[in-house]
Amino acid sequence: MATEPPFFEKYKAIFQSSANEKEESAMVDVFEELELPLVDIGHLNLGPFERQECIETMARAATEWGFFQIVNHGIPEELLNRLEHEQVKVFQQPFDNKSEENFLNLSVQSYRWGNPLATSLRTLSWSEALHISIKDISEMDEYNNLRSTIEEYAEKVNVLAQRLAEHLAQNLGIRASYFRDNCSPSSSSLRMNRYPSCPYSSMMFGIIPHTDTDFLTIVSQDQVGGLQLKRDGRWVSVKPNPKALVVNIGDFYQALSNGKYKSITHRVIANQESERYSAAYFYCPTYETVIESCSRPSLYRKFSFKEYREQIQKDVKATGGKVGISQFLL
Ligand SMILES: O=C(O)CCC(=O)C(=O)O
Ligand SMILES: [Fe+2]
Repeated sequence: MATEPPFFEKYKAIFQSSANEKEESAMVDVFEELELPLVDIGHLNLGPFERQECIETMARAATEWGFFQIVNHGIPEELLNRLEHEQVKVFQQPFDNKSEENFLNLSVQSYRWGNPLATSLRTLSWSEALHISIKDISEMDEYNNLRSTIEEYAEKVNVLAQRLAEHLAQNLGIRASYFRDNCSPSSSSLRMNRYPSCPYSSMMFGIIPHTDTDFLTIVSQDQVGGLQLKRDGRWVSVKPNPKALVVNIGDFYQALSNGKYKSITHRVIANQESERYSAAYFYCPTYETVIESCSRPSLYRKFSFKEYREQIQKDVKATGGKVGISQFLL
């Protein structure tokens, strides 16, 4: 039984119409490979001087890059390997199983692939994903050891995300309990991504360019590479570091920090030879949480997570993509 999503069958019209369009083949343009700022967050546990320096390094990276990598993050390598191992196994299931409505007893549309609204190669993602709300994990079927591993990981990565969010808030005048008050482990989600190798890699994205909607995202990735971020108008590849997790600022932290921290557009490019796996943890507030800039004059108007989500859904329907935080500028 086929395990791969039927990209060609479903998007036949797009592939046919783009076959003659030279413009499309230049889609994945030139990029350079740069090392992201690398932060040893083990320093948070040293003396006050090292701790302060570490916090400032992260705040600078969040301001200048919107992205950084962390080492000595406290999540055991063994757990990250186990998570990837379970992830590989679940995606090896037949496509028909994965696309069943109640796959693993998760909510509808937890398994996603391609982009149902794609109208061109530019808007099509050559990937499949399991998008799991943390609140649904307890009801999830155990498949090999997937559920229990996700449970273990979600608990640890949530503590890490909260710590990072709090440290980044330190110089912004945001009260210390802000994230504890507005985020709960069940308001966040985990997205397990698989990027199959792609015969048309130069024409395809693994994930189309986007910003993340949350406060911050923590990404664990394998060694294949392909994640790129936009920096000063140019695409930069994130060189995988086996010891590091990637952290990026999402739209909510950009609004909360009144534009100081940047929610940066990123994408994944497809790879002709290798498949790639990543797991992204989206640190989110509860639906009712109202996000308001931390300083005056506010660049953004107040909005709730619920309102933001509804706006994304409208934008995706109307334009095929997310418009993002710029719509909330005053
Ligand atoms: O696969 C990656 O490295 C990044 C994934 C990502 O950007 C996302 O899931 O939002
Ligand atoms: Fe993302």
